Amino acid sequence: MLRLEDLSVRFGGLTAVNTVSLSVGSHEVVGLVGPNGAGKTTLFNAVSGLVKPSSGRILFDSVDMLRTPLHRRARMGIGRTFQVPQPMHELTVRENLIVAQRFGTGAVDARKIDEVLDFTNLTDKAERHAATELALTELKALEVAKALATNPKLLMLDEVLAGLETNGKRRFMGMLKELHEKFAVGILIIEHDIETISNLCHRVAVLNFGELIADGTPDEVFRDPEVMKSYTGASDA
Ligand SMILES: Nc1ncnc2c1ncn2[C@@H]1O[C@H](COP(=O)(O)OP(=O)(O)OP(=O)(O)O)[C@@H](O)[C@H]1O
Repeated sequence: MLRLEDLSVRFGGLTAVNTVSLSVGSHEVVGLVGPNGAGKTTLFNAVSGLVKPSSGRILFDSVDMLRTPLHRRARMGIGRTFQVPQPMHELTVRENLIVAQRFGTGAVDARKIDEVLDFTNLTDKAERHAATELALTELKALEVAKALATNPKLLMLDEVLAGLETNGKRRFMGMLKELHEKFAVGILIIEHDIETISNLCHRVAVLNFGELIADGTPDEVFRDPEVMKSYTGASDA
């Protein structure tokens, strides 16, 4: 479904993503890990269209994404969340989903929105003001709900579990596993916690200073001494 070929992103003299080749299949959950500043969010931004790669290719369902504008990428099925939840100000939870869905699909499907609210346990909060009346877990659930409302084929999740306490993290992880089955989406998830990745992901890709240094099953990858060395600087590994 998603294929990156020799993808590089440079900011002036800094190569944030360096000739990365990586794929995510439609039925896969793939973890993207690596220390702070390794290039994970930049890679997400390149796929969703927020930054322009300096070289390489991004193919989604065999279509060249570099010739596809941002809103078309969403309509083709690329959904994402942001590291810092970004609810739209002044809008309720339901209105946030309506705006996200209209952007991502070009239409509003009220039944789908109800289904997503229910799935993410936000039905009771649907008419609440999203920016001021939600707890952190609910804000994170809203990020996932906004992406889900756009009928994604691929969901890119940027540290959605960060900051949650152990039980909240477990519940959220359960929701992600269920989501993968129920909505038949592939998932690419940025996460620092090795236990979480091992529990959730079929495969894990490791970035270090913009380079892909490992790609395999969690068992294989987390046994690799080079990977564990790169992790020493990671925030909550
Ligand atoms: N818009 C930008 N302009 C200049 N440099 C940038 C920009 N965005 C990211 N960078 C730099 O690119 C590198 C990769 O950053 P990125 O945010 O992708 O890393 P990350 O792996 O997501 O880190 P974290 O785990 O802290 O979120 C960093 O050195 C960062 O400072």
